[in-house]
Amino acid sequence: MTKIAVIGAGVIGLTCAVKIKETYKDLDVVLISSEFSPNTTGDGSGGLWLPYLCGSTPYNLIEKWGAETYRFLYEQWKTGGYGVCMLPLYYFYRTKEKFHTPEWARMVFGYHELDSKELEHYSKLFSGKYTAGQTFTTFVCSPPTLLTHFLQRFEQANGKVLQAKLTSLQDPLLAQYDVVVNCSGLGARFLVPDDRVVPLRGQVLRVIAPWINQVVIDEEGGNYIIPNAQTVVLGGTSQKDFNTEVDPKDTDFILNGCKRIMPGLERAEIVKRWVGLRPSRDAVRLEPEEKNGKLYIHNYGHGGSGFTLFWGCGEEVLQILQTYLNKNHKLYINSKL
Ligand SMILES: Cc1cc2nc3c(=O)[nH]c(=O)nc-3n(C[C@H](O)[C@H](O)[C@H](O)COP(=O)(O)OP(=O)(O)OC[C@H]3O[C@@H](n4cnc5c(N)ncnc54)[C@H](O)[C@@H]3O)c2cc1C
Ligand SMILES: O=C([O-])C1=[NH+]CCC1
Repeated sequence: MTKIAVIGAGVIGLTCAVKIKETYKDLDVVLISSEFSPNTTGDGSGGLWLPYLCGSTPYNLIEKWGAETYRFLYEQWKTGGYGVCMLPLYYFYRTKEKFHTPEWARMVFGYHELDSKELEHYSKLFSGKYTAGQTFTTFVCSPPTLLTHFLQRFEQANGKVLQAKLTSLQDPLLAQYDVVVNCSGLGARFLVPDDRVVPLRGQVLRVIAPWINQVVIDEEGGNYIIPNAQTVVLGGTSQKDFNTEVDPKDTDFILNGCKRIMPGLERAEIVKRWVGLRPSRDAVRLEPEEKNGKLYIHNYGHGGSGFTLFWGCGEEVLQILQTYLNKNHKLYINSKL
């Protein structure tokens, strides 16, 4: 009987666990993680579909994984699932040279590059000096809602859960598994180990501002405003740092920058200050590795784009597993008997 372990209960690992267990109902699948929602990186994130801080991950992969995730979010939006909202996004640049049309522009709804008249209008409206910009329709989910639902879906499919901190990929706890899906995020730095995984520290505030119904990103200013279902996420920072303490200087930077864009935020009540460490890598690592008679499927290093790539990456992990099981037919057939 093929036995599968998925490491990591963040959005990346939960997606793989759900997809594998729902596809291979008769296989033993266990989700092993040191932390679960609400204590994963995703829980405090903005939950926005936007490729962001994903290093030099090949554009064709961002487009492939991003498109599948965008379609998944669109389907959830149509059925009201996971608190997914559809909303316009405005992305502004102060330096024209820094702007380029992203490869994924052709797969999102309503992509449009702002002309000089529009830029003049929005520069006045958001008190910026924008020389380039783009707008398109995107999705935002409520991360804790999605993470909770995925865990429920996994357990309803008879997936098993184990809270434990693994010391390495050779940890005795993994000895009994034929396949190990490594979705350990920043933990991969120590688990694999892979020193190409580094923390990109992000601080955000959550405020009550129900009148805001569009995403605004000032690329070079470093500030962004991301409405979620109940609160609005104000950001943001990105420092190579393991420090997860809220820094008052960053709070001031975030507040002053976002109030410049939307002065109405002056009166918004701050309900949460949060710091998370993006699992950043020069490129997302999603690949198989056969070693010591096991199949490892590595799926980590999604930087600022875990909620933009998760469903597409999970699909690719499933395809790698399907190829392996077909190749090792007897291994899978036995599990069918
Ligand atoms: C401020 C901020 C805002 C963000 N906003 C967005 C956004 O709007 N859109 C977007 O797409 N992305 C956003 N991101 C990025 C997104 O949050 C991450 O890309 C995503 O959460 C990574 O998911 P993950 O499952 O790989 O990692 P994690 O959520 O960190 O999960 C890793 C899991 O592995 C487990 N683990 C690690 N090591 C071990 C071990 N040794 N043994 C057992 N378990 C282990 C951990 O307990 C954890 O459960 C944001 C990030 C930050 C910090
Ligand atoms: O990582 C992050 O801060 C973000 N990712 C997408 C929008 C903001």
